[in-house]
Amino acid sequence: MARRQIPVIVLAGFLGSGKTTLLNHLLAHSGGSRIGVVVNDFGSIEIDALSVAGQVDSMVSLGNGCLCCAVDTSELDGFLERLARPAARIDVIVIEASGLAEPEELVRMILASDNESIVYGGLVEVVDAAEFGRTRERHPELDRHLGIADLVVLNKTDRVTDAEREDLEAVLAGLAPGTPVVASSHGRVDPELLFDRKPREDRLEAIRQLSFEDLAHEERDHAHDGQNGHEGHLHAAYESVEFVSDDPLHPRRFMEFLDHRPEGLYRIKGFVYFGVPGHRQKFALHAVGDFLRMYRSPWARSERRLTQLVMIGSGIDGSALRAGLEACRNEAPQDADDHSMWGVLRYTQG
Ligand SMILES: Nc1nc2c(ncn2[C@@H]2O[C@H](COP(=O)(O)OP(=O)(O)OP(=O)(O)O)[C@@H](O)[C@H]2O)c(=O)[nH]1
Repeated sequence: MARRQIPVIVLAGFLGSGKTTLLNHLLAHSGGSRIGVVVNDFGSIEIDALSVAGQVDSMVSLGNGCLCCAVDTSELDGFLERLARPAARIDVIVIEASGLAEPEELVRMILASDNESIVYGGLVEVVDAAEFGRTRERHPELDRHLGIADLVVLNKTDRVTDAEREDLEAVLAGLAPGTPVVASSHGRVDPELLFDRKPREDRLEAIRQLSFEDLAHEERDHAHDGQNGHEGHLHAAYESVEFVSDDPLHPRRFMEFLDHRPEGLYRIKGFVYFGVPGHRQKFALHAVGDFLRMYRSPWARSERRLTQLVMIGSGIDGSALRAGLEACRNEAPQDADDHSMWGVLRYTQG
């Protein structure tokens, strides 16, 4: 009897649109389906991988790699093979692309895979309702991503009015004609929408036809201009800066740093340790554009108390950012009083 093929779904969307949140929702509401996950962080600190670990049946993390720019498909194939082995008993595989990946390339790689245990299961494009206009202005290529999506999740609808949401839905209907658009907040979509959906054959065919010819073209182009092949990709214009500290951060100095973050610094994620008495928990931090939130949770018993941040932006000065954070180190957190945490707590949930 032929083995059932495992659908592989690509979860894409610009930086901070809510992919990890949606993935965690799927993992928590999978209704018994076993989900294998491939996470592709932009930056070598695996914040996304850490955020989904613990909930997932089987996961591979690509860490600091640009999945969409892999020269051949063998690397991804290796990961898919691991997840698709019968012993893992996985029902569906979700690839969470980094917020700067080119989804078309990923789809192409899955379609080109020799692995007979898997089948391409569609592209889900997550859109940040609150940032959509700004993101699209800076990155017109998002229109193209929407055009090849099988399902569009209009996320963060809690951050827009009903009228704004309706306008966005009309814009999306124009950019992705015939593609279902599901409005959500905090990625709460019905998992059935993803797992049982069949990708649209016509679009699939178009991507499939592109593949070999296009790849050959790309190779020629790269050879011609001597570049590494990332130009034209969304992430070519972005860089990521990482910061790790075993010393606690001074809450007031850190909030000042955040208040003065440069405009090009579009995304910050990670977690912070302040070590101030009464506030020694882990503060997960997310900033997208002007928006900033922290979420407080206990550390796992064996978890090292530290701060790990990834900052992603264009035209940012990495060494200035790092210096700014270095200046936030606080060797005497036990001396900091409750007041010093006020600025942090204003942005904290939980
Ligand atoms: N208000 C609001 N916040 C949301 C919603 N969905 C996600 N967020 C928050 O938005 C931030 C970014 O969410 P993530 O799920 O990490 O986004 P992502 O697309 O995985 O981000 P990258 O990996 O950087 O591309 C987090 O603080 C989330 O809690 C939503 O529907 N409404």
